[in-house]
Formats: sequence, structure tokens, C-alpha cells
Amino acid sequence: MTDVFRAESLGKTYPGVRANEDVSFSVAPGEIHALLGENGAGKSTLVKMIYGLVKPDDGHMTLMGSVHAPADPRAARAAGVAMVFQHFSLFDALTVAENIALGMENPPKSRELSQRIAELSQSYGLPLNPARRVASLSAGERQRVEILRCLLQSPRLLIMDEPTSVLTPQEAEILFATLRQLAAGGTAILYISHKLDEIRSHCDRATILRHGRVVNTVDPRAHTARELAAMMVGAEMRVIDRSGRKPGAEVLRVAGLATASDGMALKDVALTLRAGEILGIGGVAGNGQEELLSALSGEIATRPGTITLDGVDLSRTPPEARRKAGLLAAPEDRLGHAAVPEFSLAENTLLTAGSRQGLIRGGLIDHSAAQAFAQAVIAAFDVRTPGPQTAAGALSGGNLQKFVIGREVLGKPRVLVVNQPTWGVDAGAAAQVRQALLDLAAKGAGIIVISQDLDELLELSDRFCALNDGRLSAPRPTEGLSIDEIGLMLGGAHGMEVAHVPA
Ligand SMILES: Nc1ncnc2c1ncn2[C@@H]1O[C@H](COP(=O)(O)OP(=O)(O)OP(=O)(O)O)[C@@H](O)[C@H]1O
Repeated sequence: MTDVFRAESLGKTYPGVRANEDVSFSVAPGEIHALLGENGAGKSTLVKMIYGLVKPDDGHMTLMGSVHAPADPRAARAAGVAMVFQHFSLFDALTVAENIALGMENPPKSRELSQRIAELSQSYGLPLNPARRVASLSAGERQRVEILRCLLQSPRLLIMDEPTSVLTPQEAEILFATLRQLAAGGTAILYISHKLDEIRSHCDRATILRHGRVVNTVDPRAHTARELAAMMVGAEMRVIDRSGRKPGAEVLRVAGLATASDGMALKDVALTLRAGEILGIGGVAGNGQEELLSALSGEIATRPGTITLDGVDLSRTPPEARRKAGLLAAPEDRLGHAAVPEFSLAENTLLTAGSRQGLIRGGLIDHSAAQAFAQAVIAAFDVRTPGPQTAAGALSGGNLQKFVIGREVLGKPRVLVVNQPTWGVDAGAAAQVRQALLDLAAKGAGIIVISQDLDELLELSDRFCALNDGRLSAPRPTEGLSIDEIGLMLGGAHGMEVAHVPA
């Protein structure tokens, strides 16, 4: 049978970086084909060439046996390629249906489109209300919009760049059922993910990239996750060290915290956090995770007496002063919320570390201090980039995530709140980020980790609680907690059918 897609000796160079070199591989009809590689290995560059966003310098591609050299994404879509991106490209002010219509060449009437969206979302188990404004959607829901947008095109080749990173395990299972359904109909699927277990369970073949080159194409089921990781990095992964931590005095107290935001309102949230402790918060995205982080960071105002750091009421204190007091936060949306893509990494340090690190003094920016701080983050977190002058938007997704987390960790927080700290980060680097959080706690910081990755939460946290419908459950010690008990804490026996999924 003819392959749906073939790449022959593709190459691409960015200034100072050979992102792809002599890349050849193929995807067969009905195949779910994984692209694996550590952060910066060249996966996104490769799929951008297939989608017409980047032109290869060398080599060529074929789609359904014909030459594939798309001038732009529109040409790629017309040829039958669809793509779900790692970063969302949605307009906040528009509804789900309006956003989807914008991406279509000949959108049907809005009523008809809404109906089709509702039907597709129903049949693929991706609940979404076409009339909701995108501004009020969580990251997980935004991703559903992107996925549905692709499904409406009935593509021959569907490319997915880390589609499950914002989904719960249950939601991911449903997505895989969708992908299997599509593959059974002959669609070829090219699948980028850092979740090796997921790839082993669901993908038929895996092509592994290292430093821009194909190092192997394997049957992922025939290898352990550790073996796949070793092929990616060319070395063994390290083991997490949880030792050296002892909880100290209480640093943070949250009581009666309620918000009336556009998204999910928090309802009477209470928690305490001790120095040296890691509190894990699980739950389906869209249940108040972003709001909790925004309330703690000061982006959303809350009633007096609701947030206390070291006995000082910070509830009415603006974000910058909270950072100065030692309450730091790293939001999940790294491009846009956590970093400005057009700014250099050095300039991006100013966003949150400006006054705390003395990078801005008396209203003046100390450029060389910002440069040095950015360099320190790059070195400590192994951020793969030419240097502090590189624009944040030019970093691969995982490398920018490492930078954003590193910027806050090196900010010596008293309390650090992180949302999805290893989203889009490869297995080796994820272990490194988690270790950095454990080391930070060992030095006496209190840490709140909000994540949808239960394994991550179990690995890191001393106590675990769940956020569901804006309410936080009572925390339980993580030690000895079973996955079933966690399922119940998340709002019912399992996942999205039972836990609250915003309409
Ligand atoms: N627009 C750009 N300008 C300059 N360099 C770039 C650009 N896009 C990517 N690069 C560089 O090319 C290399 C490959 O990046 P790419 O995004 O393809 O990696 P990736 O495997 O998708 O990584 P990740 O898993 O972190 O998303 C990296 O070194 C990256 O910094």
C-alpha cells in the first residue's frame, strides 16, 4: 500500500542551529506514528515543514504519492494535512464556533457549523459548547477546539503536537479512541509526545530524533519506556532523589478563598503549606486551576484575610509586591502569560524577577544583570538555546517551559506555585525539573504543584488534594494513597464522565 506520507533527506537550518539533518521516514495509512525526541531534537521543525510553515533547505516530501511542497499551511490543508499545535492559535474574544469558522476556507452558516461541532464533539467524546467564548475555556478545552477544527477537515494526515499534555489520563484515553477510529478509516496520524507510556500503549511505530537526525524507527511496544528514553538522549535517565526534606513552620495559609472570575469560580478554598513541603493539587483542567494560581499570584483580587504569607495578609497586595515578599508563581500558559514571545530571554526575566533579583532599580533596567540572570537560568536548567538574547518565541516548547520554571526557582521563592510544571518537557528534562522542585523544597521553600499528571503529583508531593468545580478537597498524605482513592477525590469514580467538565 502507498504510504500516506514520506520524507526523504529533509534538512533545515536556523541561524546557529541545524534543526533537521537528513530526515527520512514514512507514515502508512491507518498508522499512528510517534515522533520522539528530547526538547530541541527537531520534532516541531519537522512537522512545520509538513504543514507548510517552514520550508526545508534540503530533501523532499510526498503525500499520497505526489510531491508535497506546500507554500503555506493553506496549501498543506488543501492537500489533506491537518495539525493540532502545541500552542493554541485561538482568539479569546470569539466563541468556539467563530474560532473554528475562521480557520475554514468555506465555513458553513453559523447554525449549521455549531450543529456539526456539537455532533463531532459528541461522537469523539470531546465535550465542548460551540457558543462558549474562548476566553473562558481552560487549556484542555482550548485544545479540544483545535482538535475539532482538524477533525472537520477530514484530513489524510493528522499531525498532533503533544495533544494530551493538558488532558487527564481519562480524557487522553478518549482521545486515543478517537484517533483509533480515525486511523481505522485510513487516516495517517503523526503523533508527537513526551509521554513514553502513552506512546507504547497507542502508537504503531515510533521514529526517534536526536539532535535533528533520525536515530531509529522502532515498534514502541517492543521496548520499555526506559529504552526509548535512552535512544532519545543517548544515555540512561537519572533517578529522582526525595531525601533531605523536613517540613518546617507554616508559610502560607489560604482561608475562605472565593473568586467571581469569568472562568471557574473558586469556592471557599482553604489550605496550609509548611516550609519544605510540597502540596500537590490534581484535577481536570478548567476546575479552577488557573484561577487558584491567579488568586495566589495576585492577578485576581480576593477578600482580605484570604491569603497569608508568613503571617502577613497579602490578599490585597498587587502581584509585584507579592513577588517581592517571596510568593512566586509559574502559570501553565508559557507563551503569552508566562513569557512574551518577541522579548529576549533576558528581557523575559524582568517580567517576574525584575525587583526581586534587583534587575530593575529605581525604574531603570540593569541590562547586564538581566543578561546574567537569564544565563544562570539557562545553565541551571539546561535550556537549549544560543543564549540570553534569543527571543522566547524561538525556543522549542519544552525549553521555554524549563526557562519559565527555572526563572522562578532561581528567584529563591518563599512559596512557589506552579501549574503543569513539566508540560511539554521531555522525560529526561521533566525529571530534572521535578528534582529542582524537590531541591528547592529541601532548601525550605513551600511549593504548590498543580498538575494533571498524577504520577508527577505522587512522585513530588507530601500531601495531595483535588480541585473539582472550584472546590479544593481536604489534603491527604500522599504516602499510601492509591490511584482509586485519588480517583474518588477527583470527583468520582473516574475522570471526565464523573468529575466536573465545564460546558
Ligand atoms: N524560529 C526559530 N529560530 C531559531 N531557532 C529555532 C527556531 N525554531 C526552532 N529553533 C531551534 O531548532 C531546534 C529544534 O527545535 P524544535 O522546536 O524543532 O524542537 P522539538 O524537538 O520540537 O522540541 P520540544 O520537544 O521542546 O518542542 C532547537 O534548537 C530550537 O531552538
